[in-house]
Amino acid sequence: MAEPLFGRLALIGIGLIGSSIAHAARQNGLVKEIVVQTRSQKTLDRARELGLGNAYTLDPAEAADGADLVIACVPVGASEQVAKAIGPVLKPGAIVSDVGSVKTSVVKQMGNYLPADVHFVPAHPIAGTEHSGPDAGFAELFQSRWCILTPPEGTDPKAVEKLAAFWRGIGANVEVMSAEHHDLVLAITSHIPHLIAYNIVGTAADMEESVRAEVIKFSASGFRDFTRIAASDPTMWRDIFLHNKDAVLEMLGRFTEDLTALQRAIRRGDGNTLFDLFTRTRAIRRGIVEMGQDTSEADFGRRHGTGTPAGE
Ligand SMILES: NC(=O)C1=CN([C@@H]2O[C@H](COP(=O)(O)OP(=O)(O)OC[C@H]3O[C@@H](n4cnc5c(N)ncnc54)[C@H](O)[C@@H]3O)[C@@H](O)[C@H]2O)C=CC1
Ligand SMILES: O=C(O)C(=O)Cc1ccc(O)cc1
Repeated sequence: MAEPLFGRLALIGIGLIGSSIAHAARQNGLVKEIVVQTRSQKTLDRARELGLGNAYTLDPAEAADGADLVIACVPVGASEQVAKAIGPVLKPGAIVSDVGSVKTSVVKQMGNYLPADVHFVPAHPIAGTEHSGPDAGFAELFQSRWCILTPPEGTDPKAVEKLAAFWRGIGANVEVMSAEHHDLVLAITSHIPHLIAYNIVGTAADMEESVRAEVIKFSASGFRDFTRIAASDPTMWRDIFLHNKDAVLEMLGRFTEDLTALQRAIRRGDGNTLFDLFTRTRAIRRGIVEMGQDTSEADFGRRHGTGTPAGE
């Protein structure tokens, strides 16, 4: 196995993403030791039982003290609190990163509290599930998935490359872009789809009891897919929408206009409009599958120890 890239890795927050990083970093020999921090004693005890780290603490400053790489793996709304706590103890030259699904807000929240002699390289692995907590993590989560780095202007390229090497070491493909661009792209590819899922499941849940029972009984795969997404962590997703407000509202505006056009086409019996759109979107799906970006069946196998989602 190659020399570890980092001495001490501090994971602040040990849910799905933190625990997956712990498993993957250890399995690939990327760090010498891992310090795990979380807020509750119960989660910390569970992390210890799972053997996720070499040391465990409830204090973020104690975890970050002496670390070469610190990764905040907390809901995006907790980023400022984490930076405030760890800022004063960070080792000169340390790399500080995160995994938040929103980047502009995280850069603003953390930037002011980090000393000038550390390297701040925000990151977002585009990989996850609807599950949360330390038991949900697994080493292969990032395999062949994208990890987007959004270093603020002027960040030392060597630090960016070192973090990129870490993510490549746990199986991800790395891309660098600005935080603003990231937030716009993710608003339409991830945040709005989750909002649609939460909304459609909420609409079904608000129907009168007799209909609701039928919805559950006869739920076709489309609705079932939405219920999986709508089971995602409420704290995490509340924070995403509150912290990517502008980009989400911009994309939601476009989405609503397009939905209204479809509504009109249905009312007018305009089959051509519907057929043309469905033909274009089918081509997009085929393009994604050809690029090897659709891993839904492989994901199912990884989570359930089987090869196929048949029968789910
Ligand atoms: N779940 C997913 O599919 C993905 C999540 N992300 C991002 O990763 C981050 C973590 O998400 P998950 O691991 O899924 O969440 P999770 O809910 O599984 O874990 C979050 C962890 O943060 C801790 N925590 C919460 N507030 C804290 C605070 N103020 N100080 C210290 N610890 C705190 C929790 O106790 C828990 O250990 C979020 O920012 C999310 O946007 C990124 C990619 C995928
Ligand atoms: O479970 C799913 O389908 C996801 O979309 C996972 C996910 C959630 C949040 C992210 O920022 C990235 C990936």
